[in-house]
Amino acid sequence: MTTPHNHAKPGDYAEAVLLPGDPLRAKWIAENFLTDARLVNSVRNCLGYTGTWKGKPVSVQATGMGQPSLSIYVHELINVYGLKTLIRVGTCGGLNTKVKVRDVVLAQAASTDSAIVRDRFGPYNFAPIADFGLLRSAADKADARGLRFHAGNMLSSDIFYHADGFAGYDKLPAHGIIGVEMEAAALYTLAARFEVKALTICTMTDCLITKDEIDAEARQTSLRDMVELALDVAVEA
Ligand SMILES: O=P(O)(O)O[C@H]1O[C@H](CO)[C@@H](O)[C@H]1O
Ligand SMILES: O=c1cc[nH]c(=O)[nH]1
Repeated sequence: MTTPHNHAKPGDYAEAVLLPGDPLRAKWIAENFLTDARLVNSVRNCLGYTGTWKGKPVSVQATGMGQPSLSIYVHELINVYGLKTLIRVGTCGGLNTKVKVRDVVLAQAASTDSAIVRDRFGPYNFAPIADFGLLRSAADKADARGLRFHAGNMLSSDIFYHADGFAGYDKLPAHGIIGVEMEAAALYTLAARFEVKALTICTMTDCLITKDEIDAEARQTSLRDMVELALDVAVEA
């Protein structure tokens, strides 16, 4: 049993998986956090690994950038490989000055400009939300670790570069949106559809308001807190 995007065999994945966009982040997580990590997927270099964290099995699978790419990997992880807990570990831009670079953002909900979500629901505006148990666990653990974190409404945008600006963007922070990334809404919508648990945890790397940003070197170390938090949540789910 393989798919066009994944050559892992049945049982190669643990029930819980971390989902970074970046394949090299998947490799970094496997090599620096997991014990006995083995490569289970390398199709298109979208790397996937399984190992253990604190003695419990866990996987990490890259999703690529954007909701179409994530949707392929997540659909297959759920429906072909039987995964039950999916935690995205991403980077996000900041849309609220209270959220500082390096802060952890828990996407309690994910608003979106994407037709991927909108077109499923006809006249309805579906609200993609995180699994409450995962969200509560992440918030409790972030607190216990003394992390600076925020839980709130994320924007999952299909567009990274708004070359000509776009109307309405200013309304998003005014309605409590705290960050922007590109995948959480599709992840939450698929999790709802297939009755599995999902959460998105991001590290804020560049503030769109103040223009503060993490330099390339600090980026990796700043992601460490988020990864350890996500692994703790994943193996207890
Ligand atoms: O760092 P990752 O997980 O890739 O997440 C963010 O970074 C990419 C854009 O640079 C998008 O995938 C966005 O969601
Ligand atoms: O999607 C993203 C990710 C990081 N920073 C952004 O500004 N956007």
